[in-house]
Amino acid sequence: MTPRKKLEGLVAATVTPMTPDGQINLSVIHQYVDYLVSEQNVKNIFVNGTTGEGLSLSIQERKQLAEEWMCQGKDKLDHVIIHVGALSLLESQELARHAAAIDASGIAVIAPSFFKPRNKDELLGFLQKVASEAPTVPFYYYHIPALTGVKIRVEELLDGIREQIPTFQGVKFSDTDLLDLAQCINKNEREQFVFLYGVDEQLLSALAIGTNGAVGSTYNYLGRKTNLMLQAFAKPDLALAQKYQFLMGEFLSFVIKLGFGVAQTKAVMTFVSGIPMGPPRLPLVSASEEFIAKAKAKLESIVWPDGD
Ligand SMILES: CC(=O)N[C@@H]([C@@H](O)[C@H](O)[C@H](O)CO)[C@@H](O)CC(=O)C(=O)O
Repeated sequence: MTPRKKLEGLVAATVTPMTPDGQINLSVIHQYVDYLVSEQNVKNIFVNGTTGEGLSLSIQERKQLAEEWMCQGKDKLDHVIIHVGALSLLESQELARHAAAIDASGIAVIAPSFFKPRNKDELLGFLQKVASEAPTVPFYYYHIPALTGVKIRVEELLDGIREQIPTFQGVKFSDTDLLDLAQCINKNEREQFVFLYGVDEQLLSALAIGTNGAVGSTYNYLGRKTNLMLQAFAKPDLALAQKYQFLMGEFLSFVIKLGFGVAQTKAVMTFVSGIPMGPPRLPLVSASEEFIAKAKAKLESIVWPDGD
């Protein structure tokens, strides 16, 4: 995947396709890549993260998925970021070495969330031990405090981080604390780091603060629309950008009220793309037929500014 251009724009947090009996389904990844590129205009992916149920997969499955995405994405995708975080440092290191061996364009690590780091130094200690196993691969910290319970501010973490992690490249910032994000971007004067926002329904606010792009689940099926929002923002046509954000928000607030998570994302992606994404893995359970019918009707009822 070399040479590497700077990561910016949209990154789809991929779901992990599964067969009806719950095995990973590598056979549809080829189709999935083509769909993202040609139908959604999205050429960056984030594999084995939250949406990909990374922490519910075995190490072997995570390696197989990473390999398949790399193989099918060759010459089609710009960036394949592999999430290698795990509760066990040794497993995380093993995944980091594997990602390096298959030439992934980046690795990301979530904070361990059973025994949690209590402060910046403990978190950095863990991240450093993983990053150093892949010494030529750009490293991203994956900040998602609502799921990990690790609330160490990113602004604090960034201080001197390159001295400990020379490959540190940026943050996947999946939090609503825009003050923390703003302080990070304000400190990033030389623009050596990238900040990718991860709360899709608030992306426009993060763009105004100066984020470089976004990683999220909705870019699997609303990537084309969100790209139009990014273009409107860059133009600048704020009214048009707001229109896109409001419409995405209308869909998301509707499904969030029904109960929305990874299982529902898999269902939405299945009916929008036509690619069978299969069920989630326990403890997640499949979206109900009622959810699917309502979500589909809602999405179809939205009239987008581009006339779709
Ligand atoms: C908690 C969660 O799943 N957040 C999603 C969002 O894309 C989220 O689905 C979206 O904003 C809708 O709420 C991403 O931040 C997760 C993500 O990028 C990942 O799968 O690693």
